[in-house]
Amino acid sequence: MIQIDHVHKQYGNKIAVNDISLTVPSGKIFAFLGPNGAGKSTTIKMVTGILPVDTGSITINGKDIASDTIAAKQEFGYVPDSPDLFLRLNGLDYLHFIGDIYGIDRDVRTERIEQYAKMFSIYEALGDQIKTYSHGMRQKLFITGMLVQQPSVWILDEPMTGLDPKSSYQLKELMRQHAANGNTVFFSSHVLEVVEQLCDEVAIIRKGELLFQGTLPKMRERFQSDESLEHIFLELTQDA
Ligand SMILES: Nc1ncnc2c1ncn2[C@@H]1O[C@H](COP(=O)(O)OP(=O)(O)OP(=O)(O)O)[C@@H](O)[C@H]1O
Repeated sequence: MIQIDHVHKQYGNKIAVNDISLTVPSGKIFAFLGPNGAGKSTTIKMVTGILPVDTGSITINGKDIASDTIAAKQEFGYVPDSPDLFLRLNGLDYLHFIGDIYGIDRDVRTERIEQYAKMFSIYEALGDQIKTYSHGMRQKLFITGMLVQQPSVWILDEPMTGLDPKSSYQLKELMRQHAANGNTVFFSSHVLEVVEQLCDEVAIIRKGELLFQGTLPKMRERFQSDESLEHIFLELTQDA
């Protein structure tokens, strides 16, 4: 479970996230939606401890990301929207690096690397430097890293962007299984069809303000609409 409590963040005078509170429960796939510049990545970066909050607090499975950082970081895996990191490592070294950091037994990790790198069709490329990978391959490598780690909480920033249809399907299946096993899946997306098919709950953010959190049926009830998520989303997020 992720608990975001009255979190506020400014870049200079610009308010990126304005006093938002959000609960991402276990056992659910939870989508974080909003137009460009709404504050999704800033929120995710605060949840993952990359950016400090100005005020408020965030816990992951009860562990505070600011005061109990290492314990909180053990609880989640993160796939960033621009996985342009560790470019000089080759894919295999990166996966072993993840295995080392999270203390994954060597035999277990070798098995997981083989299983998931093959599933995402990057196994043959693991000997190449990450800088030679396409955006989609980098994303698949980071997803594989998360699957080597096998944390209970998954945090994915725009995970479907850049994935081919087969990989996107595989990832969605894994997200479903992970949530069905009682774990937490929190992802941001612009692809509303995916959200509509996949998620149990959504939160919608616009200009740093949280507009809604709840299930899709609850959203339809609240906004008294039988329209698609896309229609409600566009209505909600259009400039006043
Ligand atoms: N490093 C930064 N310095 C100054 N302003 C920033 C910085 N990062 C983000 N912002 C601003 O904060 C606001 C929220 O940005 P953020 O990247 O969190 O939005 P987002 O919802 O993830 O957008 P997108 O869907 O386009 O990725 C935007 O107005 C953005 O211009």
